Amino acid sequence: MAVSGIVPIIDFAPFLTGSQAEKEEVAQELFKACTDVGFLMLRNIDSLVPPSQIASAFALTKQFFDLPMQVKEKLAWECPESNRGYVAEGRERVTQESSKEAIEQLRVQAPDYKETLEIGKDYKEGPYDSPFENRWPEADLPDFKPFMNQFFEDCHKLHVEIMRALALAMGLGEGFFDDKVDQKAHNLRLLNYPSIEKAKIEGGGNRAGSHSDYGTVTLLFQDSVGGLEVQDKQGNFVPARPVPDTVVVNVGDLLMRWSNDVLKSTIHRVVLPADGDPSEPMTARRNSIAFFSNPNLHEMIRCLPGTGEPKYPEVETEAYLVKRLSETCFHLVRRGLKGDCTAAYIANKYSKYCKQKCPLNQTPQFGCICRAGKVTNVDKTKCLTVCSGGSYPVGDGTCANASGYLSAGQCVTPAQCPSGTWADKTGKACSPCADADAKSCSNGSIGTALSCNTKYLFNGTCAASASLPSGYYGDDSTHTARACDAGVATCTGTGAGNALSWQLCRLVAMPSGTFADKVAKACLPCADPDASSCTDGKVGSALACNTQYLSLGICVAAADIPDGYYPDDTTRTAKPCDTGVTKCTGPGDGNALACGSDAAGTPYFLTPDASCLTQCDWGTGGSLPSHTCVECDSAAGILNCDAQGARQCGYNSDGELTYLTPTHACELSTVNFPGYYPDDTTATFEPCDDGVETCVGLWDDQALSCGTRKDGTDLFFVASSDASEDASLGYCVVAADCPDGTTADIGTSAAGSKDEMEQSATRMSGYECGCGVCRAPRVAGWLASKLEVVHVVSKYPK
Ligand SMILES: O=C(O)CCC(=O)C(=O)O
Ligand SMILES: [Fe+2]
Repeated sequence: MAVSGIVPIIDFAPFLTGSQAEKEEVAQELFKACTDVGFLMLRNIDSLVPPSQIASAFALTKQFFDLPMQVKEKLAWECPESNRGYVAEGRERVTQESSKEAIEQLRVQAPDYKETLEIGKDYKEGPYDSPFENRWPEADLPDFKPFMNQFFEDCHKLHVEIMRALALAMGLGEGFFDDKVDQKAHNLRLLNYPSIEKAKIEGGGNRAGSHSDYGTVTLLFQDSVGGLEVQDKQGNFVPARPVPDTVVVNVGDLLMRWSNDVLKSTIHRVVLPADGDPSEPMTARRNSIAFFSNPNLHEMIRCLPGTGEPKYPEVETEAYLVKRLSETCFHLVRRGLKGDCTAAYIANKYSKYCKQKCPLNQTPQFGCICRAGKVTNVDKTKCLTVCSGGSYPVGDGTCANASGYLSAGQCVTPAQCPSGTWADKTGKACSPCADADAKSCSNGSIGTALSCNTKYLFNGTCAASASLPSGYYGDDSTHTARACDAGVATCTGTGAGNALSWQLCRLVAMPSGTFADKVAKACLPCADPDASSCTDGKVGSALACNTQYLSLGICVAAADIPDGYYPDDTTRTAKPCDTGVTKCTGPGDGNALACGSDAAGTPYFLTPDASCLTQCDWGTGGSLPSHTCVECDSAAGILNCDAQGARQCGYNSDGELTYLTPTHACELSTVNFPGYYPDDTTATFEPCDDGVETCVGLWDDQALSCGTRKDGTDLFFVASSDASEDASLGYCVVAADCPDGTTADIGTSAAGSKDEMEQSATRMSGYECGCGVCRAPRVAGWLASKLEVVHVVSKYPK
């Protein structure tokens, strides 16, 4: 096998296009070179990276580095985090020193040996991609960017095939690395080693110091000048002279670690070529192009299967690369994925970089944060003492641009100020309207509402519909107060059917205790101080009372309510007592204080349980004029009584039966009531038959004397024919029925008047009566002989 120094040269074509056996053979060669030397040169890669492309890449590389320094410096590399842009290595070293003298000394000792342009993946596919942009000389070399991006892609493809060959050789399966290297976290480096005086670098100066590469594999395209040296196992640097149409491939540290040291990452350097013209005072210019391939940044690098006992703990690609970068570039360190910084560096809240110490105005607290009293600038990259550049503090320690108005920590246009706020130009904020219901307002004062949410806009305030002045109504579609039609006090809208009341008062609402005076067009006070409303200003016109009771248009205290009325607390009115009740504390039974008569004159009587009844309870009787139920005089034999007196008689306190008299008393049977007889069954003096003047009962032969019937017919006494009967007893007949042998003797039938006597005489003249004597009644004598006359003493209650 051909070699360049110790570097084997391998034909890659059989791997790309050959049989499986050929593939495996090439893979083994590749694997062996990587395990032995860590370096190899690949030939026949044309299908992936055509020679014409390589030539163009070199031509553009030269063109780039030939650009004026001002142009290149504008594309300057800024930090390892981005790792993109133009690097003038010597310059960078100088800038790392702090003192002026040290910078000057280094400039003399270590002039620029090389310059590079670092290029990363130029587009973003996912969150894993670097946020940094490539720095392209677009204005000066328009073709440069598209070409290099294509070259980047070509190199990526070649690197994938190399990884496949290694995977195949290691028994991992050809596609093992495919999804572990597909995010193209690679770095394409164009190198220029300018032509310089040899004398300047005599004494050990290198174009690139000895080092190993960090990633998986490096693809190195070198021109014909040479200078690359690879360290052998004894530690000697062996030139790897350029071989036309080949690409140098060397294993990086990460692949060595991944392979558990099976594959070797070999130290190399670039020196002045050994075989140049020694008489030439200047070194030749050299260009090379390195493609540093890396695993995906979040790929965990743990020793590959079949590589023995792990020598290293697993590590994430990004963390590993960051660490390697931080070892060489001390001043800025990319923060790890979790926002951590490597030891001795501090995360900075306001920048993507880790710092050795917190900058001015910042203080370390789980990273650098703004000191108390400082503010963060608009871009959130710096801590400032005051907001600058027309920005203003927004309250949370940050500054916001003054072009907008602050609303909930955001800058908005005045139109975007939220409901209930207004764009305050002075405070540069959407400030709350004074009116809580205002949707918008012109400033923060009361009375500046421009629109309302739920209430109605009236003169710059949002008023509830009940608070709108007389003559206005709340329009729900616009939430504004609108005028009712002329003369309408309250309305639900304009037009017919929407008026609720007519305007009488000019006041907002009719105040309590006033009446609408149509003449004065004013609400004037009621005369009655307790009236809540009244019909006019005169006494007696109250319609309702506040604390007292309305009685006939006057508000009176409960004690002053007239008889026959009671105070009703619900309506604050004096209400009439029930029928027959002249004084009461309320309606219904139990509330009567005094009784009277109803409209028809029927008396009512106050019962002991405060009711007014027309009929008192048994044993009591209504008494006038007191209209009370009083106990009947049971001692006098009165069992029940009423206003007129006794109604039912019984035994008196002497044990004698008494009889109800026509005069409503209870009397003994001996008391004489002409026309009545004492009836034992009813304990009542019952009336004799019609026309019977006196009697002892209603049966035949119980008459004592006769008189005139109600219809005017005279009756004549006929003595009883029954010998066993008392001779004074008999019966009464009309004249025509006088028994034979008797005549109707009118003179005995009635005392009569002169006229009556004449009439009787006239009547008699027509009779030829054969009766005996129709005798004159003998009542007085009969009673006197039979009964003991007693004085009748009224015992009715007064
Ligand atoms: O320029 C070269 O030939 C080698 C450069 C190199 O090894 C590197 O940049 O890592
Ligand atoms: Fe290198």
